[in-house]
Amino acid sequence: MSCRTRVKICGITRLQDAQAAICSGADAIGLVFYEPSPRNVAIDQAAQISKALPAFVTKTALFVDASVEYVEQVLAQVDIDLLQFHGDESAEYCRQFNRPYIKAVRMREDTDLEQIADDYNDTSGLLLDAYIPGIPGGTGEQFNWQWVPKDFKKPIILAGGLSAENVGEAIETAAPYAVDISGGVEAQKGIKSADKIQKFMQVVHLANRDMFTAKQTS
Ligand SMILES: O=C(O)c1ccccc1N[C@@H]1O[C@H](COP(=O)(O)O)[C@@H](O)[C@H]1O
Repeated sequence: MSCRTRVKICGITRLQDAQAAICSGADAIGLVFYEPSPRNVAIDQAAQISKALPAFVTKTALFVDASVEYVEQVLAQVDIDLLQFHGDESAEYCRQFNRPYIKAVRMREDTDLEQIADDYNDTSGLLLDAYIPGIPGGTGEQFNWQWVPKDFKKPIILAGGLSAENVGEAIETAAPYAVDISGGVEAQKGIKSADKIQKFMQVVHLANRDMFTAKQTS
């Protein structure tokens, strides 16, 4: 069954950026709890943003090889629906929080997604991002979308260097369950552009409409 492509806008640091994402139709927002990132958000700021958001928006917390204590501290203080692990976290680590989680995979040509899906068999999805040595994610780089398997056993969230200019082609090529974007909708690092978000969402909506039209006429 093919679904409408969901959208997560990641790297939210301000309430108005979350609201711009939601008003444009985003399904999820991402809060980055990773200090080296320019999108890192303080726990109290994240708590305020999260508390102010309406129903039916998935509030995602992103971590990179964080200590268990830090993840627990965030979960105790911020209203979070989904965890996103973007480092070398093991399946045992990811599942210990008893929350739905997605696992990021930095894609190379020989990445064995079947094995990864089996290892993280309780994940709510695999987020595929570009592999750039030494950088865990949010690089603005894309990988070869031809490497994304079709009708995979786990929902695929496509990420890495997406923008309004390329997301239509990304959806057509990879048919992911969802797309995840950060840098491509920023005015500057850590600050989103409402205009870029709206343009990005418009292209996703058009791609979905074209996909459904094509299915109806085939
Ligand atoms: O956004 C970050 O700074 C970040 C830092 C460390 C790990 C992941 C990060 N972001 C995630 O990276 C991908 C792709 O981002 P972009 O669109 O290429 O800028 C996305 O999933 C973000 O959630």
